[in-house]
Amino acid sequence: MTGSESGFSDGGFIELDGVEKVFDVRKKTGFMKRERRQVRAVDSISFRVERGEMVGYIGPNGAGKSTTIKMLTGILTPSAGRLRVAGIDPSRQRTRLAHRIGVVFGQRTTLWWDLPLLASYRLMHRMYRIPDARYRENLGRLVELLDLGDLLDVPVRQLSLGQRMRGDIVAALLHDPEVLYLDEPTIGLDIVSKSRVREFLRELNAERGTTVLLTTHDLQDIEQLCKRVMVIDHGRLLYDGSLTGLHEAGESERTLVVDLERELPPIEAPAPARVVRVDGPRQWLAFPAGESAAPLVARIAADYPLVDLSVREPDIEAVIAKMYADQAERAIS
Ligand SMILES: Nc1ncnc2c1ncn2[C@@H]1O[C@H](COP(=O)(O)OP(=O)(O)OP(=O)(O)O)[C@@H](O)[C@H]1O
Repeated sequence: MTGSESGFSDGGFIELDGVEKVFDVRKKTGFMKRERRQVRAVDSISFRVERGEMVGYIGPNGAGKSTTIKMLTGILTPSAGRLRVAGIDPSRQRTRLAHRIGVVFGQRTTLWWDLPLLASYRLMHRMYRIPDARYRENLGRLVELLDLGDLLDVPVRQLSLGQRMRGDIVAALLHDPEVLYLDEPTIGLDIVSKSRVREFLRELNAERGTTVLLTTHDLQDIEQLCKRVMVIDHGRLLYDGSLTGLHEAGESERTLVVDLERELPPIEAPAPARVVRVDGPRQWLAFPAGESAAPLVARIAADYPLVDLSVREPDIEAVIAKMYADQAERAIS
């Protein structure tokens, strides 16, 4: 094994240099008439992810996230640029890479729909040629951690979305991959299932040092799991840094929803926090997303008759739209 194949190469565990993916799309525009068009799904992207990092990869619909992940797994070949995972060129050595990566697509299952969970895992055992002892050990540990013990004999189609997602995560990790790609792992899950999946991913990363690349529309996934976030839009990398930095760049705001005992005039909050809406005893206060809600909550609790409160996260689309608006403004001025 060479230095670069071990994944400890100088450039990082996952490396992309000027990677592009252009799709040729043919559209029928009339009788015997077809129009050819090119879609630049990924446009000259470069980044590095070190071994053991947990990185969020976010962006609006159609931004190019899935296309990037498909290139990282070797399903798609880049149109240009250089791409390596653990020193391996994914599209040239897809089978070899498959033993070192795990993939979970939130919207699709890799399990066999009509088979009980355990039968799917047995098939994976054979497909990946996992040594028997390692398979048994991993299966036992993962099933316990993800609390799937009572569901192993249930056909996949009878599982709830949250159960199926946990089942898919086990399947992706049976062969001890060093890197895990997760495409929307918490989509459609209830709060309990979401926190269970997040807790598991944190433990996996801390205990096994598994490198994780996560795409999501849920900023709380990023907040709770990733120190680093990359934003992609129209195939280009728009931002690479901390979540706090992203909130600052997008000047995004969170909303504190406050239920008071009775209808009162707008709360006098310390700037820059301010009331943006009042409806009976309920008031909405916007405050910078990069800041903690704790001082604001403490102040309100001390001065007002508080019944309940909750915090709403900004959505990714709004943060990115603001970044674009700022860039456009800078370009004009
Ligand atoms: N096989 C394909 N052929 C043609 N165009 C494609 C193909 N796959 C993706 N695209 C286009 O490439 C662009 C990026 O798509 P991609 O699926 O990577 O986005 P995404 O960020 O994953 O979006 P979403 O969050 O909706 O899954 C889109 O314009 C999409 O229509």
